[in-house]
Amino acid sequence: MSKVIETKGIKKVYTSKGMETFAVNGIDMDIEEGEFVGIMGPSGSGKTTLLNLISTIDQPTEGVITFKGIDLATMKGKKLAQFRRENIGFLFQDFNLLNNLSVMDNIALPLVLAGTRVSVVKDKINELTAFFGLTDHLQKYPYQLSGGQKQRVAATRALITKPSMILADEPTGALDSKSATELLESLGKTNKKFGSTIVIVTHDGFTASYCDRIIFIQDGQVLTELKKEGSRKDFYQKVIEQLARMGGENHECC
Ligand SMILES: Nc1ncnc2c1ncn2[C@@H]1O[C@H](COP(=O)(O)OP(=O)(O)OP(=O)(O)O)[C@@H](O)[C@H]1O
Repeated sequence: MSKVIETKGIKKVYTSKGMETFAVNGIDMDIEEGEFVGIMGPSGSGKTTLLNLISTIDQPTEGVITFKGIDLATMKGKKLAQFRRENIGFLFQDFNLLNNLSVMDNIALPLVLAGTRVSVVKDKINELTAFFGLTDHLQKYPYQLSGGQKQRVAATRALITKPSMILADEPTGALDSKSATELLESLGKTNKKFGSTIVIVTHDGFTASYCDRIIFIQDGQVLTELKKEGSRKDFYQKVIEQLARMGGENHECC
């Protein structure tokens, strides 16, 4: 496997009213191609900041982040925006769908922005929407969908350009357990079938149990990590035990 992301000594310091907050405080971390990785840790431990640094939304105060060997700090402006469009798919807790566009148009948007031919757009949409169980909803608008369906539309949109990496911040945070399960199973299948690299920030042990590896962070630093070896249920138990050691949150089991 090759590395998609490598961080070396990254720090992110926020300064406000003379006070410094080390949101990320020296993280060395690798993410391999095709991995399904979770980032967990207590509230305020730096999870979202770390995800924003990896996604190039934010820049580290110190340290280096490479994407497939390229130092992200060397990319600026239009080049950075293009890099992000081509390589990263985003998934957010609140879906971020455009309410005045149909499901079809929401999903097509990244391809349209990239100037893809209409016939190619249609083929890609048909393939992925079938995969995410959305074929019957293409003409609907976001307000006509359940939360789970909205998040599957958002996931389809994130994957439509076949990005190198999907980054998701609390993607199941607004979903009931059935919808969360459907989304996680679809993401898991996507990870296996297309080899998509997926990185999820989550508080939730159930969501984390779908990952292959969890990186636990505390006070802006990597505390430990866990790799899935047995079943998902065994992994869930291990994740919950680790969260308990860290004084973290829980979720009713699988
Ligand atoms: N723009 C900012 N300015 C100042 N401080 C910030 C900023 N963004 C985050 N922080 C601080 O950095 C620390 C890490 O925040 P971050 O949002 O990354 O944590 P988190 O682990 O994602 O938390 P949560 O689980 O509650 O979302 C916190 O102490 C937070 O208050």
